[in-house]
Amino acid sequence: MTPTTATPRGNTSELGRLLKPFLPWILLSAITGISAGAAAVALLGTINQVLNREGGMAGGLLLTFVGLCAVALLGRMASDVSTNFVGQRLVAQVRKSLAQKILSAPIDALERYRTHRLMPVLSQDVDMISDVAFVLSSTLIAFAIALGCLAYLAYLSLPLFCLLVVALAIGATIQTRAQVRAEVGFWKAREYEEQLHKTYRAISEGAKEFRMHRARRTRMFGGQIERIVDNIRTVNGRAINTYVMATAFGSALFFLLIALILGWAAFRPTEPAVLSGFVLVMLFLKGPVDQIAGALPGVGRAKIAFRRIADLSARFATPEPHLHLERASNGVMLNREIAMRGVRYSFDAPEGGEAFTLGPIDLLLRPGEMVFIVGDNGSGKTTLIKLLLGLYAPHGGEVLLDGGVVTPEGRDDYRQLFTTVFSDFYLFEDLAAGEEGAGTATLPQTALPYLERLEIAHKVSVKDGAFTTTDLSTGQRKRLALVHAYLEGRPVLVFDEWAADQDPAFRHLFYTELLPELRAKGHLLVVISHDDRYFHLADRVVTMRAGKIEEDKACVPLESLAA
Ligand SMILES: Nc1ncnc2c1ncn2[C@@H]1O[C@H](COP(=O)(O)OP(=O)(O)OP(=O)(O)O)[C@@H](O)[C@H]1O
Repeated sequence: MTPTTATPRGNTSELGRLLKPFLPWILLSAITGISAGAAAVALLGTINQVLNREGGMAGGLLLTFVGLCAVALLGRMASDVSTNFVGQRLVAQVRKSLAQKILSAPIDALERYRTHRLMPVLSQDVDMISDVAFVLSSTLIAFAIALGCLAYLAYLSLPLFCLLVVALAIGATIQTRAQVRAEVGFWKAREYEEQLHKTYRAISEGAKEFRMHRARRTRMFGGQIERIVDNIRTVNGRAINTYVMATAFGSALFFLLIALILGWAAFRPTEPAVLSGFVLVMLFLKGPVDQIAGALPGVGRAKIAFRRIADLSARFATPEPHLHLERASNGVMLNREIAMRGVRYSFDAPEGGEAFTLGPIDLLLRPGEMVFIVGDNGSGKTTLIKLLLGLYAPHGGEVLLDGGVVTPEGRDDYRQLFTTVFSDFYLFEDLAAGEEGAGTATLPQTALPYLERLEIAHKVSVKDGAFTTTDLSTGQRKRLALVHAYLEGRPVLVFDEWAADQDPAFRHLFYTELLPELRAKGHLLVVISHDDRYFHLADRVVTMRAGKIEEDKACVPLESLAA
């Protein structure tokens, strides 16, 4: 399992940072919660007073009782509302902050983290915090009531209170040990849940393959899913049992203590008001104490969830500089050339394997050129493209735009020069014509000719700025991705094996008509291709081998050869 980078101190400072904007609300919640707790304890005192005097509750005592009831009720309401306010906003802030961090994290950091680890944090862990935030207020009030009860008991009788403190210290020690043990279990279970998520992804994304392969299906269910689920059940079950046993012991301790107090009264004369007050408060105290004990498993799991969230935040703590979510492009233009000079990049070595290193790469690309990047599988074509696009920051060398180095600060603006269709592309349903969604009203008319040209107008149209469907064949989905590229109209178009899923007729159209048309409009085209039948159509063919450019050859047009 990958080690995590979050430390307890890191967690605390992260929590502090998150809670800082809500301090006034937290304070309000604490003050009103404590007031509600104090009022509840005073109510108990009043009841005890009434029980031990003649004439029941009347006059001033009745007014006090009503007043205390009002404080307890209003205090509780105010505390609940403000805790809920903080809880919901905190969760919303965590959600937004994580989404923002993921959107602005360097691509290689995201690729290393892996989706199956990301999703449980974004959904399960954040939900866990949300659940605990909901019960936090009542737990805090229970805590305030418990403290108030203790203070009242100390006021009633110091020796009996000392007896109670000893019992509470034993109970608290047992509960703390249970908490530590249970948290180890929850942490383990959380790790298993990550594995479970990975298998869930496999059975949803590999649904077809699993149906075609019985043995693999059996192995996946019996060997992995069942084992992981059972592990989670066992580990979580054990952790919760630890709590249950500690809580049961705590309950027993309570009644033992009441028996001890009553026994004490048999040996040492004790005032009836003290005795009844102690028993009354002790019985009442059991409620808040049970409530606190009941909230502990949730708190334990929320702590683990928080550690996971803090870990994710720490991993993506260094966003790409100047990656502005809200800002439009700075209007960067490509006038003369894009160059790569001595560019190098290395991946981390896979377990038991060798790290792949690309470069040093020297490459010059100009507007109006059609350049094919070719080479064996794994030779580094996609990695080269990611460096060209500014998705990876070079580990050595530099990328230059019109002679100026593309700096980390300018990289996001530089990227806005490109439209890409990767082999593992993501197809957006909504369309953005030109820059930053300009003129969505005219999209249907603008998109229609392209949809017709790409022979998918009979399947898809544009409504309210979005494609009417993306439930299409793989080749058709790639054609839709090309419509995006046309509509964006950016100066550089990069295609990673775009034609691989197209039928021969359309593939021919792509290489012989669509690409030359785009080139004629002045676009720079960078095309990763394995279609050697069409290599001669490129202006240049750059051949990659083992992470280096083996050959960068200008092609002579067939017409000129014929001439
Ligand atoms: N995220 C990654 N982490 C570690 N290694 C990687 C990563 N991505 C790619 N590699 C390694 O880099 C090498 C080059 O991969 P790349 O995708 O650039 O090859 P390619 O030439 O585009 O291959 P293909 O023709 O199969 O698409 C491969 O050996 C691959 O294992």
